[in-house]
Amino acid sequence: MVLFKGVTKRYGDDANAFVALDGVDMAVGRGAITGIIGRSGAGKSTLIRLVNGLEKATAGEVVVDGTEVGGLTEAALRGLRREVGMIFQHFNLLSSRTAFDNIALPLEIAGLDRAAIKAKVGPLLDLVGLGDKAERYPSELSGGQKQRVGIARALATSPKLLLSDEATSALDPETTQSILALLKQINADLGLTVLLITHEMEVVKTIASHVAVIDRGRIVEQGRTFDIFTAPQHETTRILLSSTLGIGLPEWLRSGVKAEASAGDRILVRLTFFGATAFQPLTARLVTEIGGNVNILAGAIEEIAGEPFGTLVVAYPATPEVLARAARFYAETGLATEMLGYVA
Ligand SMILES: Nc1ncnc2c1ncn2[C@@H]1O[C@H](COP(=O)(O)OP(=O)(O)OP(=O)(O)O)[C@@H](O)[C@H]1O
Repeated sequence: MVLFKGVTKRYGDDANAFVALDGVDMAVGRGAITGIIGRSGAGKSTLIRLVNGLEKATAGEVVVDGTEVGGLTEAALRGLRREVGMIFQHFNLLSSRTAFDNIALPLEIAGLDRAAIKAKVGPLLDLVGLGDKAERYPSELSGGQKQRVGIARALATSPKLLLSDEATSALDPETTQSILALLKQINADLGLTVLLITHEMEVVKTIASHVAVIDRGRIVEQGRTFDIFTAPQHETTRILLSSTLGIGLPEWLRSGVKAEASAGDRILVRLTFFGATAFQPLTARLVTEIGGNVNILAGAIEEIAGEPFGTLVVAYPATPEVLARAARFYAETGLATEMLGYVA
């Protein structure tokens, strides 16, 4: 649906140019929900704004549904923007217009008459759960309701692609979940492709089937969300994910981890459960097969892009006998393990 081919974006003139994007190659699949994550200033907004022509690439191509955006005239860009809806962190509603009239705005600009607009806006209000709020002004709506108006407005011209720029970042966790559920429903029911940027890993974990990680203007990792979140390869991805998944160790534990064992120390191991191992009762077997001296020190079971994923951090005596029993158990069960160090 969207292709970035060798996209570079420089801001400023040649002498003091700032490279915001540096040779980005990326594909956004049709019908998928794709998340772009990265630190502040990594280039997320720049990347998304290239898709609807709010920014122009300095080099390379951005192709949306077969059309290269950089080569479009202003008139053609207006046409493209009917095909590409956008929602924003601060909703960007017009305060002087009711919910109905905010949603109607793109249709007025497209030249539809009042009857056609009414026929379109009513069902959109129902779709986003605001059938009874048509005549309310933005100041009379909650943050979540404002974003629902924003979503309905973005859908008014029946776009094929929805861009989301930190759409839930100003919302509380519960409202965030309801907006994400709505986006998921729209994606499934309307077959709408969604490209979202966020600094909230939870958002990607909850709704994005695919994810790209951007670091200083370069895509350092991209693929299925489950694969990237369960086995991050790049340091930036690990840092971004460390507070979201059971990947990071709790501070009380981290401060006591040693690289070398002293006499009597226990080995610290992280076990990861997913795929076939996610559904097997392996914890009880772990204790019986390794021996009674296994301590469970940290752990979490999560859902990533709809699939279960669990981590368990355990410690047991680092004696040759116990280590051999553990190695046999891991080989038999196919459990993914990572040696983290030693603890007293
Ligand atoms: N119009 C501009 N002129 C000059 N530099 C810019 C401009 N827009 C963005 N930049 C710079 O480009 C870099 C990438 O900015 P961008 O807004 O794309 O990052 P971001 O990942 O979306 O950040 P954040 O999460 O903080 O919004 C930043 O260092 C920013 O200062």
